[in-house]
Amino acid sequence: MLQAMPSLYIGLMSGTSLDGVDGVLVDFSQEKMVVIGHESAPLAPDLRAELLALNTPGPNELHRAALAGNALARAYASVVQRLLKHSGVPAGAVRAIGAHGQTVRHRPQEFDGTGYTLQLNNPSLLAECTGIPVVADFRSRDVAAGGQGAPLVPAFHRGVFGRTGETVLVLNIGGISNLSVLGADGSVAGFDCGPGNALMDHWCQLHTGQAFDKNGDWAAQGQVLPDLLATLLQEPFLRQPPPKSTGRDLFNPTWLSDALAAHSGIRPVDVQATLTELTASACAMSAISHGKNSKTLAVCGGGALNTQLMRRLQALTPGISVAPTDTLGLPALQVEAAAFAWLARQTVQGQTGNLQSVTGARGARVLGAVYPA
Ligand SMILES: Nc1ncnc2c1ncn2[C@@H]1O[C@H](COP(=O)(O)OP(=O)(O)OP(=O)(O)O)[C@@H](O)[C@H]1O
Ligand SMILES: CC(=O)N[C@H]1[C@@H]2OC[C@@H](O2)[C@@H](O)[C@@H]1O[C@H](C)C(=O)O
Repeated sequence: MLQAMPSLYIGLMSGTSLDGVDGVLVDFSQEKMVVIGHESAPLAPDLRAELLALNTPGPNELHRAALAGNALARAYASVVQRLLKHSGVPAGAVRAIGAHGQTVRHRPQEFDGTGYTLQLNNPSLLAECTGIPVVADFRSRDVAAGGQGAPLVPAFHRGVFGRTGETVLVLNIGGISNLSVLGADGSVAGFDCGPGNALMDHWCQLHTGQAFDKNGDWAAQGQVLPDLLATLLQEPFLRQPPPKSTGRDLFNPTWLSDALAAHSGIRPVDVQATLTELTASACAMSAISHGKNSKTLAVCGGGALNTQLMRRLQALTPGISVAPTDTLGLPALQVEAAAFAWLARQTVQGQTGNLQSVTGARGARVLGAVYPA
C-alpha cells in the first residue's frame, strides 16, 4: 500500500459568498509551503440556492441540512479528484484533507453563553469518496473555549506573510471581510471587518442577473449616495472592538432592505456604488484603527479581483500600499483554501490552530475532528 507523504495536504474552502469551492494541494516539506495544484468549481445552482436558504430559518431544516451536507461533500470530492488528476498525485499520497464546510449559522456566545457555529458538511462521505482522511469542524472547539470561532486564518497568514521588523496587514475579502494584523514584533491580531462581497453580490444578482459585479464595472458607473452610506455605516458591529466575527446572520438582504427603507427614489447602480464604498470603508476603517501604522495591506479573496473596490480601498487608506497577496507570493484566490490545508496539518500533528489573541478563546486548542480514510 502507498504510504501517505507526511507533507501533502489538500485544503477545501467554500465561503460565505457561496460562489463555489476552492481546493488546493499543498506540499509543506520545504521551508516555504508550495501550492502544487489549485482547482475551483462553482456550486450547482440548486445546491447554492439551498445553502443560501438554509442561512435563514425554514421548514424541515434538519433533513435539508443533512442532504445539503451530502451534496457539498460530493462537490468537494469532485474538486479533490480533479486536483489529484491534474497534479498526478495518487490519493494515497495525501496525508489529509482540511474541509471547511459551509457556514449557515454563526452565533458564538449567544443564547446560552457558549453559542454555536455551524458548517454543513459530511466529512465521513468525503473520506469515503476520496479514500483520504478528512479534518473538519474547525471552528466549534474555539467556540467551546469561549472564542469567536473565527477568523482562523490569521495564524496561517503569520506563517506565510509575516515579516520580522515590519507590520503587515492581510485583508481577506470574501462574502465577509476579515483583517489580520501581523505585528513587527511577532504579535497577531485579527477580526472580521464587516461586509465583503455578499451584499454587493446580492444586489448585483437582483438588478442585473449577474452573480457578481465583475471588476466592479457596474459600481464604477454609479455615484456613492452619502446619506445611504451614512445609514449603512451606523451598524454597531463596525465600531465594536475585537474579538469579533460576523456572517450572513447579520449582513444579509433583510439588513440591507431595512437600511434602504429610509431612502426612496434611488437608482440601483448608485446603491451598488454605495455598497462597494461600504465594504471599502469597513476594511479601511479596520486597517487604519488597528493596523499599527503598517504600510502594507495585502488583499486576498475574490474581492481582490474587484478593481473598483481595490481602487476605493487604496483611496481610503492613504500612506498604505494596497495590493493583492500575489505580490507577496501567494495568489489571492488560493490563500483561504491553503489555510485550511495548514489547519488540517496542525490538527493531524496535534498542534493548535486558533490564536487566543484573535478569537478571544480561553487558550490555544487543537481544532476539529479527524475522519480516517
Ligand atoms: N473578477 C471579479 N470581479 C469582482 N468580484 C469578483 C471577481 N472574482 C470574484 N469576485 C468576488 O469574489 C467572491 C468570491 O470570493 P471568495 O471565493 O474569496 O469568497 P468566499 O470563499 O466565499 O470567502 P469567505 O469565506 O472569506 O467569505 C465572488 O462572490 C465575487 O463577489
Ligand atoms: C464563521 C465563518 O465561516 N466565518 C468566515 C467568514 O468568511 C470571512 C470571515 O467570515 C471569516 O471570519 C471566516 O472565514 C475565514 C476563512 C477565517 O476563519 O479566517
